[in-house]
Amino acid sequence: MGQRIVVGGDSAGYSYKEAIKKDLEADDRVEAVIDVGVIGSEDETYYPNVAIEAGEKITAGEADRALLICGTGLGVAISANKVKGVRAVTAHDIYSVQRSVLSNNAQVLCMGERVVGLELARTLVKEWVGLEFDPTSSSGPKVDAIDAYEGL
Ligand SMILES: O=C(CO)[C@H](O)COP(=O)(O)O
Repeated sequence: MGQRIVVGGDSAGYSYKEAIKKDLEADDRVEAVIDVGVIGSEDETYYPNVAIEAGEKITAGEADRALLICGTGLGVAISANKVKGVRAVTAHDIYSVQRSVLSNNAQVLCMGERVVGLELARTLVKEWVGLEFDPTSSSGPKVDAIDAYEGL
């Protein structure tokens, strides 16, 4: 079964969110793309509102992952991480993107439109979609320790 991926961000991330959303919609590995906004570059909804909504969709079981984009990728990560059970990272290089799933089982990837070039961001997301965490790997108990702290 394909992945259900939430996309979201603030006005500073709107143009990348739209471009990468199109990539995801055309990707056979993706079953559904759920856009939680913003709906335009003039939409000044704050990034925490969007990021928390995205995180809650994951913990509610309505989505598997989220891609969040703001100016830096930092505010959306901080906000999504406030949702219990969400592991959100900011990453703009291939090794970090790979390890965010393989080591950390992060469900949320955050990027900054003011930080990374569009083509690199698109390439990183393409790689990210194909990654899968192995809970039987040596990273499994480490991620379990995060869950334990949260009472999960
Ligand atoms: O990058 C952002 C938050 O981390 C956001 O896109 C812009 O936030 P601001 O610098 O507070 O306007």
